[in-house]
Order: sequence, then C-alpha cells, then structure tokens
Amino acid sequence: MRTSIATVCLSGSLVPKLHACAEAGFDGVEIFEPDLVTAYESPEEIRTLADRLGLSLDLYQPFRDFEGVDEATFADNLRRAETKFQLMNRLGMDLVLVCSNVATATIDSDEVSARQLRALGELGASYGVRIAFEALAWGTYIDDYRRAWRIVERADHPNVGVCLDSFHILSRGHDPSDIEKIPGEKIFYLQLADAPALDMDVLSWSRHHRLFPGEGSFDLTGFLGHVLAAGYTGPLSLEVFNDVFRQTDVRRTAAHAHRSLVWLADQVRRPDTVPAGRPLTAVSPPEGFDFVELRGSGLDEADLVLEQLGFTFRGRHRTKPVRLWSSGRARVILNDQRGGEQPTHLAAFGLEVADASAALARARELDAPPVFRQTHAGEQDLPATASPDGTQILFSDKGPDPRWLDEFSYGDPERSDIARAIDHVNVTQRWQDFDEAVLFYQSVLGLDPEPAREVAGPRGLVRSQVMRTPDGCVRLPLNVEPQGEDHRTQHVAFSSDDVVGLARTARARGLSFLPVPDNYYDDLRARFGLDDAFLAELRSLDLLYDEDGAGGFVHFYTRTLGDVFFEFVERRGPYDGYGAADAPVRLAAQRATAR
Ligand SMILES: O=C(O)c1ccc(O)c(O)c1
Ligand SMILES: [Mg+2]
Repeated sequence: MRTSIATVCLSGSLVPKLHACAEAGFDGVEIFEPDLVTAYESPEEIRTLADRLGLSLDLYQPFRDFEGVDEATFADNLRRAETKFQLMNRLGMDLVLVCSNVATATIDSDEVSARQLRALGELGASYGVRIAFEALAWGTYIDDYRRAWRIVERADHPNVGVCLDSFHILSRGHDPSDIEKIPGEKIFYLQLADAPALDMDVLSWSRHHRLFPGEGSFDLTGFLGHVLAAGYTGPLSLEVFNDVFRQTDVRRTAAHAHRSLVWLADQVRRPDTVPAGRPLTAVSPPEGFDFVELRGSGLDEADLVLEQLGFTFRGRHRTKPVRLWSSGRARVILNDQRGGEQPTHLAAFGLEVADASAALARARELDAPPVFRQTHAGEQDLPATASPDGTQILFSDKGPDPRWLDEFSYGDPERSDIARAIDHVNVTQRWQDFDEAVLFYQSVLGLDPEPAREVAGPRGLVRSQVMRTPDGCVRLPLNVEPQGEDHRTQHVAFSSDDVVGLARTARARGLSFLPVPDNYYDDLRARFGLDDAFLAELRSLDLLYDEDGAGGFVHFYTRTLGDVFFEFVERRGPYDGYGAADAPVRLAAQRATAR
C-alpha cells in the first residue's frame, strides 16, 4: 500500500519537509494548509517539486467549519471552498479534508449537514475535487465517525466520502469495528496516529501529544484491520500533531515516521498492505543478553570494580585491545579500541537470538543503520545495528556458549557464580528521542513496551519505560537523561541469587557502593514492616529493597564509572519490577557524589 504523511507532523518549512518525506521513503504527502500559506514558493512550484521528488500530493487539509450553518454562512462557506478548489487545481490535487464544524455550527441536523455537504460535492465535482469528511473528536455536533458516515451516506454524492482518523475514534473510545459497515470506496482517506494513554481534554491531547504508530498505546493494528476489512485501498497516512516532532530534525522525524508505517502495515499481516511489497523478516523476541561492552578512558577502574564484584578475568582478545570478564552468563567486554577520549560508557550490548542474520535483515528492512565492526580472519563477525541513542546492538545465534569466547585467551576459566546473567540494561534517552526509541525497540527487536511511568529525579520527574520480552529474559528500561548534565548515566544490572552475601564480600574487597541515606531505611520500615535484623543488614551494606505484592527485590549500585555504573539485583519470588521506588534515592545519591 502507498504511504503518506501530513506535513504538519514535521518541523520547518514546506520545501525541506518535502525533501525529508521523499528521502524517508514516503509515496505522498498531505499538504497542511498553513505550510502552504507560509511558503514563498508558488503552488505550481510546489507541484513541480513534489513531482520531481516522486511524491504525490494526496490530501489538502483542513477545510474548517463548513456544515451545520445558516444559509448566509453557508453561502460564504461555498465561496471560501471555491477559492480552495481553484488553489487545489493549481497544485494538481483532487482530495480535500473537510473537518466537522467546531465553531460556526448552529444547526444540529443530519439532514442539513448532508444537504450542505452534497452541495459542496457538487461544486467540487466541477473542479475535479472530492471531499473527505472527518468527524473531529471535539466537533460541536458531529464528533463520531459513525455520524459522519451517516451524513455522508445521506449526502449521497459520488464526490463526498469520509476521512477516518484513528485519533478521533480511539481517543473517544468509539468502537472501530463499525468501520467495516462503510463501503471501502466511500472511505476517501485514512489518517493514522497513536497516542499515549493520558487523562486530559481531547483537543489538547490531539494537538500536542499524538505519536507515530508503535510509540503510544492505541491498538492501531486492530484499527487498521477494520479499515482494510472495509475494503479501503487508499494510502496509509500519518497525521501526528506533536510539539517535540515539530521542533526536532525533520529528516530524523520523517525516518522514524516511515518506520512506524512499515511496521504497522506488517503487523496487520496482510501481504497486500506491506509498503515494501513483501512482509518484514519475522523474528522472535531475543532470548537473552550475550554481553555488554564498555569503552572509554576509565576502563582500568572497571577492571578493578569487576574484580571486587567477583567476576572472573577471562583474558584478552587475540587481535584487539579488548578484554573480557564474566560471571555465569553475565559477560562484560572492556574495549580500548576507540572512544578512549570519552568517559567510560556503555557502547554496545549483544543479544542472543534464534537467527542472527534474520534479526539483521529485519533491522535493515526497518531502515536501522548497519554497523560494521573490525574483525580478522577466523573471528566471528556478529551482525550489528545501532539504536537511535547510538548504542550498538550485536546479534548472536543462541547456543550453549558463544563462539566468540574462543577468541579470548590468557585468562582464567569461569569460576564465579555470583552473577547468573545480565538482568537488564538501562539505556538513557534524550527527551526528544524517547518516542523514537520505543518504536525502534518494539519494531526492530520485537520487545513489548510496559506502561510508561515517572521517576522523581533531582531535576524533576523523568519518564521511564521498560521494553522487554514477555518472559523477562531481556529487559531494557529506557529513562530520560537528566537535562543539563554533560554526560549520560546508564547502567547494567546483573542478577544474583545472593545479593546480601555478594555485597558483603565485595565490600571486604574494597568495593565502593553508592551511599544510601539513613532516612531511606526509616522509610522502608514504614512501607514494608521489615524486621530490625534485616533492616540493619540492608543499612550496613547500602542495600536497597522493594516489594511488589508478588515478591521482594534486594539490590545495590556501584559508584559511577564515567557514564556507567553496575547494579546487582536479586529477585525473590516472582517480583517483576526494577525497584522504581528506589530510583529517586539513586538519582539523588548519584548527584550528591558526582565528580
Ligand atoms: O486539530 C485539528 O484542527 C485537526 C485538523 C485536521 C485534522 O485532520 C485533524 O485530525 C485535526
Ligand atoms: Mg485528522
């Protein structure tokens, strides 16, 4: 199916927007009227440019406050419409969006609205223009697509149909299954937008918080399924009003917008809808973390901390300045190759997947950038891509022991069992990249988003959202990076069966913990009624504790090494969280002890 996007989704002026849309792979655009009005190019020049870029001009929008009005207003509205139809002829466009009246309607009548729309259709026909009537969720009288369709049916004009917009339908909780009752050819246009679950007035929600499919919490797969079942064959078009996307790089936004449509079209599992003409390579969710890789200027300090934590030094790589530490299936690579000028940071993580080359193929189909890593003959070349935040992701075929382990020598055999595996990797995001990251991890890696939540940091509440596999073997909590800091603070959490014992041993070896304030333990006593002995033990070791009704969670953090720190977690029983209640304590402590 063809893909399209409303120019209102993007930042800047019309010409760069058209270039960005074409570059991202869209087939067409909706021209948002203010973008044309404020452009210095003539309609003919816009038409020529679009043509040269291979973009069709699919929809002119919006034409406001047309129907449900008295006769004098109606006459003036027809005059207004006629000038727009003339403009559309200059642009070479044949479809206009008319949204339901929110301002001048005084007559609440299907009969009157249908008659007025019919007259508009008749006028449009003389210009070769068709009318797509859309019920805005906040329309004065018409705020439901079912009523818009009733009126269009009654208008009974070949040039009058409906425009369906997922936001207006799903935000109001209207049942989308009635879409299937509309004949496909009367659905003149389809606009898709996702949105976060928010409890606010629908106009503000729509104008500021819409998201691209896969970035919010609407069931767009189900929605699109109904539209396709109705027989709609027009473009899949994005119409996303979002303050962040209106301010951020136009090419980057267009690129993740396009990814969202490719992914959504694939989700409905109808080969005829897939924009690329063939389904995406199917992948199952990752089955575990293979390793994490740190780079930067402070890796010697990381060696020391890993040793104090009881990891085994597994040796050096045979051709690269890279060394490996492990504990159970938790593997940490310290890479001195590049990035030595930066503080120690999380540069990459590896994921074990059923089929590494299939995982890479899917990433490429979704326009995730390939990453080429230096390898020598005989070394395993792991397929890799990069996430929007720049972290490299390497795929390896799931097996008992990764083959690349053999490339390390002069180390010790694995003797530690304090850590079982990597429990989660916390990847911070710039606030403006967060939605793009949710879409990336969902579409490329097949991770599911948990509901977003907020964590109190020293500079205010920050958004936190976990992307994970259903079974929890891969968990990626995404957190907004504190603003105004000149570095990121990411962390790698290892799971252990005995965090208390581990903390005791590590402390005896001189590990420095993130210090926890005494007040925290008084609060813990109040929250969970813990016994004095356990509380004293937690306090003496700077351990944190949480419960979620299902089980308990004991954890601690190391001090920060450059831009990264380690966490050890023990999940007692089916505890499924991340100690989110403790995050404010961590953020405050990190700030208090910052370099
Ligand atoms: O917010 C608006 O006014 C507006 C305009 C046109 C649309 O298609 C829409 O969904 C909303
Ligand atoms: Mg709309």
